[in-house]
Amino acid sequence: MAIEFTKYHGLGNDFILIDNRSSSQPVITPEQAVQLCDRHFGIGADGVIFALPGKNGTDYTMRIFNSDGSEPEMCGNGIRCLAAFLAELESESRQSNQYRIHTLAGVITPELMTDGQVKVDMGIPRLLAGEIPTSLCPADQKVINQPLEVAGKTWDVTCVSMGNPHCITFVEDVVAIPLDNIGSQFEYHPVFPQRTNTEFIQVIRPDYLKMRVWERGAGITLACGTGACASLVAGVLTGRCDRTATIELPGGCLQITWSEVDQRIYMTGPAKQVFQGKYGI
Ligand SMILES: N[C@H](CCC[C@H](N)C(=O)O)C(=O)O
Repeated sequence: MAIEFTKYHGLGNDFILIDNRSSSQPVITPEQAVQLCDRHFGIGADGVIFALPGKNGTDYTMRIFNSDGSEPEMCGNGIRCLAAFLAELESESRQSNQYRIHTLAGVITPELMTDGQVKVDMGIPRLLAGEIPTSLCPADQKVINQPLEVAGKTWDVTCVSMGNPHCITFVEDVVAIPLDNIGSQFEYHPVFPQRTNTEFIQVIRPDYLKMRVWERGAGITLACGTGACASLVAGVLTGRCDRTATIELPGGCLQITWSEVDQRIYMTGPAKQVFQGKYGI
């Protein structure tokens, strides 16, 4: 069977997009997604994203498999790529620049801007330990500047969920962090029953953060949209940054705002189509 796909990336966080509008189930399995994501034996990507029919009045549904085959609740860079992909699929028949997308994190609304960027209403961040989820604090408490022992060091961590779990720690110099050998120790730490994404943040200015990330189910990536959103929230909760900031990732910059009006997070960034192809499975 040959799978038609389109390759996109959001600041180097790259995805295989599949037009799955003709069925309510993904056309490939998580195990096949691992094959497609392999950068030597497959197409190569951080994940596979499916454009499925909408549910409960949404335009479409997004499902995503990480490159390890696990299924996360949401993907920020990925939903920007999905919006661009849908616009391409709909081409002339497109009615609107905005899509209401059903995800496991709730309804997420990306909007195609006239400058080619995509602005996404990422919803309201979840802050309670039970919502992350983590056992670092009692379930009804926020997780702010809590000590966490990883790789023989005690880190001050703040946890935020954007539908998927994030553990954020602020450091003097993100470049110096040995992500390769500590990332998975955070990811698989027993206090995170669903594992976690981990973001290391260096505050350059209150409106400018520098970030590196170890993603759950994907490892080091060049950017993480939900991680950038979660990191801005952690910066506000710990008094380190403004409610609007530029987040500089290895792959480029995202603009993030945590609105005081509606408490929702808005993320703006690019989505780039790289190539189309067919893959035999
Ligand atoms: N690996 C993440 C999903 C992708 C998130 C990231 N690529 C983004 O842009 O938000 C997780 O398992 O929660």
